[in-house]
Amino acid sequence: MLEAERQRIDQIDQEIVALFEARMETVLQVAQYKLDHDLPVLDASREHLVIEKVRGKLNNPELAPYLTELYQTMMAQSRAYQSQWLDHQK
Ligand SMILES: O=C(O)C(=O)C[C@]1(C(=O)O)C=C[C@@H](O)C=C1
Repeated sequence: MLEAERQRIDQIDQEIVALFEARMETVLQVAQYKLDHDLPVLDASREHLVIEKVRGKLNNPELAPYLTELYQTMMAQSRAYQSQWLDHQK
């Protein structure tokens, strides 16, 4: 029983990692645009919109606070990755 659930979690994690990599690759394309147009990495209004959108996609509203925290963390990591990449373009 536990073994089966953990196997399922491992499969889900594999999908999450692939999607995380795809998201972070796309974020670098955003960073390139920001570099070209002299825009700051942080766009607080966009972050609020992203969180609103993903919360709206939930089937289980109990998960909303957990999803919000996950996205706040993920976008903070996205900003850190963009900033590090931008530092290397100088
Ligand atoms: O959409 C952007 O402008 C991004 O840089 C992407 C992203 C995100 O990871 O979703 C990251 C930083 C911004 O503050 C807003 C959103």
